[in-house]
Amino acid sequence: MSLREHALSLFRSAVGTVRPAPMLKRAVKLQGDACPQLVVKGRAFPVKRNLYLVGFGKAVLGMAAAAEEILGDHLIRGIVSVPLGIQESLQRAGMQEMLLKPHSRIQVIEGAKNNLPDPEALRGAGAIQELAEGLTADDLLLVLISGGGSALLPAPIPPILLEEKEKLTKMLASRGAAIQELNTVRKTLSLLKGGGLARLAYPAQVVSLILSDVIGDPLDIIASGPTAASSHSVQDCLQILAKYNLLHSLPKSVETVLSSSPTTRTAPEDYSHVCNVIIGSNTLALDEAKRQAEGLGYVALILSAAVCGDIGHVAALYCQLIRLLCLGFAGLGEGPLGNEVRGNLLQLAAELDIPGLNLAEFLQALRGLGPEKPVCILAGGETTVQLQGTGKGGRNQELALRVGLGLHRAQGAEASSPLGRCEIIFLSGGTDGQDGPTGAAGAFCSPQLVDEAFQEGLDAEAFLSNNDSYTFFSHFQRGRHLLVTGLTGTNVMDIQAVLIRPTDRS
Ligand SMILES: Nc1ncnc2c1ncn2[C@@H]1O[C@H](COP(=O)(O)OP(=O)(O)OP(=O)(O)O)[C@@H](O)[C@H]1O
Ligand SMILES: O=C(O)[C@H](O)CO
Repeated sequence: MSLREHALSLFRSAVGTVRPAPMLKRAVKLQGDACPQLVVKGRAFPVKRNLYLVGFGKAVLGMAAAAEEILGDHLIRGIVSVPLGIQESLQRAGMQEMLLKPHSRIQVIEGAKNNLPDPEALRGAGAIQELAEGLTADDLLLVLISGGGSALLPAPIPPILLEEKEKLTKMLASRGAAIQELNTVRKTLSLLKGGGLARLAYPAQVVSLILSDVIGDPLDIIASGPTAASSHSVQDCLQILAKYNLLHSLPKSVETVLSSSPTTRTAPEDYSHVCNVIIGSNTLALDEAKRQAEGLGYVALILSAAVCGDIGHVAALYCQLIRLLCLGFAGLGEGPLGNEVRGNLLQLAAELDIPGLNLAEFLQALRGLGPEKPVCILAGGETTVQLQGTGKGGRNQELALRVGLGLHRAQGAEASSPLGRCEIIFLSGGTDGQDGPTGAAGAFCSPQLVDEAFQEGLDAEAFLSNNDSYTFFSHFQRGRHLLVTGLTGTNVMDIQAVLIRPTDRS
């Protein structure tokens, strides 16, 4: 198999492990005939036809279908709020297993067109609220949560209107607010976010199964944490609004809600009736890819599941890492060039400030690698693109193009570059199967990409400066380097894989 085929198979296995059905089956089991129990990650909850289900998020339909299969007759009723058109798209993609069966007990409400809250999503949130409020201490509420849940569960605190909240969220997003900031504001202005849903469901037992699309898997930020105690206060919200210069242009209704909320955090609320479990994450996907890579004969290492920051810096980090690995294969890793590259890497990592990444330790682990085996470096997260051009692309395709360009330049700058003595593949892909507004999930690149494209009359640098990575990869070798998976029905951010082996072994 070629490195490309290996990279593709690693990506597929990473995504496969966080697809709704396998994920639910790993996390939830119904056990015992006489006294049935729902066992979730080692905790057992007695069930006797007392189960209710709600869900909201882009991957929730498939999660609900898998959950209903597991719960059987114990499920009384459910409501899920999912993206507009998702049932039709899944049907068209032939993904029947992600659709509910004809006589399902779960009601589906589609809304939040373009990931923005709308009256349909509001209706979904209202129905979910009503269901939660009607539960008793004998009931168990299973909550399915995935990315996109914030827009699919809008319940602004009166007198705030949906349009007012939407406008504020849009303004924050367009001014560059991070998801942590955005959702801190959303929680303060919402009835169901920031633990609100769990509070309303009390005294029922609440079990939340969460597919994380946020770096670090913070329970109170993913989908704005409807079943998690919030670690933020109104003061935090005010600070964010001030940071983005919005404090003095707030609608009256928002001012009213903010001024009537306690400014400091009150005594911690009791969430002992809630069990929040992350059942899918970028880390889980990377762990699976690592296992597969080892099975394919690679020495596999995970760099981080939290790679974030400016895409240009992230691309530079990958290029330097690839250079270092090639130097290692050439036996030059400990020479002056190796030290220079390590220095560059440490500086880039310091600038990017990737949460939890100890690059010095990672570089130490690389030092221990022998030249015998091919190497696979895996990573995940979500980069940031500052759009300057008018082209078509996505984070992953742009990252692959940038890495391709960076490797080309590094090769050109060094006489007898060690890059030339290795076979190298870099892959970046969105686990949801859609990278930006394009039909691809991501792309592959190698150090030869720029030259080969040039021979076809394609100037990689020009495409890049217009953020036109999709057009580039669609034309280049007729799209051979595009990663096309179709919608996967899951989302744990993006995944990158670097595969390297010395040329003489290929
Ligand atoms: N022409 C482009 N080139 C590069 N990146 C782009 C381009 N157009 C959009 N993007 C990026 O694509 C992302 C938006 O696409 P998408 O809807 O897939 O986002 P997402 O964060 O993956 O959504 P989700 O919440 O489903 O994960 C943004 O990060 C945006 O900067
Ligand atoms: O829904 C949301 O808030 C985002 O997808 C983060 O989880």
